[in-house]
Amino acid sequence: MTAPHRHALYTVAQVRALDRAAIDGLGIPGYELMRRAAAAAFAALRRHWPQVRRIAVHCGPGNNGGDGFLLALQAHEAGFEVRVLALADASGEGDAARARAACERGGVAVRRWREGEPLPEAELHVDALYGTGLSRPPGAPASALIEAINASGVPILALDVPSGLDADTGHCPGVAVRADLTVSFIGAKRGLHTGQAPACTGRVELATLGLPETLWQAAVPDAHLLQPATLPPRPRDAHKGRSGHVLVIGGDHGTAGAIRLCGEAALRAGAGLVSVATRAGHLPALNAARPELMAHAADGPQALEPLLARATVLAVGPGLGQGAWGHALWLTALDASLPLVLDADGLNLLAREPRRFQHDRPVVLTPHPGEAARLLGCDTATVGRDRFAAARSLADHFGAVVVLKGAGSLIAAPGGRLDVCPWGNPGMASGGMGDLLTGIIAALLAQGCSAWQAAGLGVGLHARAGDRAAREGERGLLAGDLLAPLRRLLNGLDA
Ligand SMILES: NC(=O)C1=CN([C@@H]2O[C@H](COP(=O)(O)OP(=O)(O)OC[C@H]3O[C@@H](n4cnc5c(N)ncnc54)[C@H](OP(=O)(O)O)[C@@H]3O)[C@@H](O)[C@H]2O)[C@@H](O)CC1
Ligand SMILES: Nc1ncnc2c1ncn2[C@@H]1O[C@H](COP(=O)(O)OP(=O)(O)O)[C@@H](O)[C@H]1O
Ligand SMILES: [K+]
Repeated sequence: MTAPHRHALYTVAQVRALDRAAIDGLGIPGYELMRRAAAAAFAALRRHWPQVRRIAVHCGPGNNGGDGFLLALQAHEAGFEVRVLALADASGEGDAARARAACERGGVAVRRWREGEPLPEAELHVDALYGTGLSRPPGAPASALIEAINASGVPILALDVPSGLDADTGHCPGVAVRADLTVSFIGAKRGLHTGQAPACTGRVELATLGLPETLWQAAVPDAHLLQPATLPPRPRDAHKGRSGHVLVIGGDHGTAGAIRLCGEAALRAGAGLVSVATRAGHLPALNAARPELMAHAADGPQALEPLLARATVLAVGPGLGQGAWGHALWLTALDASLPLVLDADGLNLLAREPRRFQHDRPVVLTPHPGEAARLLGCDTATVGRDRFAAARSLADHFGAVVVLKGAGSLIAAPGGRLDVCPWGNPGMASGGMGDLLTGIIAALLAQGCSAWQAAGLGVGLHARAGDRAAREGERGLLAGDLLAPLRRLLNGLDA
């Protein structure tokens, strides 16, 4: 598969429109698409699990089930031992009914599955229950079947979408299949890469079913997958004044670690100079731990003024607190009209005192779902039900680039532009990871990136550094472990 649709992501409505365009515009019958989808998925099965010869295929009531019936037939014809379980009795017309009839005619027995029945012995399960047509949480008996498949202990191949996952949002309204591989058809669904999706999809492959490039050229993607990127090498005559001066503001009593990590990440991400404005009590420890950081006591806004005069970018929020001290620094920093990264309590204060940023001021907000909910005035579950809508709404509301963190972080700009980060891992769900990201994005702003570039490049470098560091194990991964791989990635020393 080649450009232009390689990194494009589509809503379910857009993918369904692409399906229709292939059928109506290109004159390829839906049944033929189904056959190609089944063939692509079966080829992937053989490629990933060359030893497997005995499979169970679980077919739902719609066209996703139709894909399953045709995969079962193709596997049977290739000499596999195939068991097919259907959620419904044969009925009606249409491509799925035709696929089921072809499957049975071809000699594959299709059995209606009823709750409580054991699953057939198989070396692999194929999930063809629901695809893009999921319209509600899977109820009985599908929910029990999904749980049995998940508990089987053998590999699971999902056709198009792991059943139970909303391919539009990455949210699971109920139980969902946890696949090892998802082979998705025609268009890459945006919801396969964020939120709960990474827990369900396993590896994701896209099969474009031999359709011509012109099909995608007519569709404007809803979003894009982030691509690996670095900064160009520094010019040979560089001096530190050319790489910007980040001022990190935060670290109330008891939270010195947050500013240290943020400041150190800004240094490792290439900022020319990094200052820290914090509580006086933190200075000795900061100076001892990282003398390259210029640590200053900031008892209040007056102490901040001379630092603001020298800084080119602000990183506000790590360990800031929401008390009088933090609030006073926050107000002064926001009024300084310098490029800004706002995180943690910087965001919680913004939720208390909302303001819209000037459109020409580069501002990046980096909320996790809890902070995003506070900013939107809703609960965290609402954010999780549609991360795309939450990120876009925040970007439009505040006039800033927004990074909605969590598995499959989203980067949204005012106006709707959106990228999805495909890297990162659960080892990164540990204290301090967000502080690191704030420092990285601030350093990239300081080196001349726009807010959009800094957010996307920063999220990508942070997540890829997390993946490098997690090679030593996800559990026990520390934020500080990302600094060495971050430096290598930033300099293009690791592909
Ligand atoms: N020709 C094409 O365009 C191509 C399509 N392709 C394939 O088709 C798939 C889309 O097919 P689809 O539209 O039939 O939807 P699908 O996902 O099978 O589900 C719909 C059925 O499930 C039911 N249902 C939904 N949720 C439910 C729940 N929670 N619990 C219980 N029932 C539930 C729903 O019932 P209803 O909501 O109508 O009551 C309906 O009966 C797509 O993902 C791809 O795999 C490929 O072959 C390539 C070419
Ligand atoms: N399961 C996960 N998969 C990918 N990235 C994750 C996962 N969990 C956390 N992260 C990333 O780790 C960082 C955590 O940031 P945050 O929630 O602010 O933590 P903290 O406040 O402890 O610094 C975010 O960049 C987030 O995207
Ligand atoms: K499926």
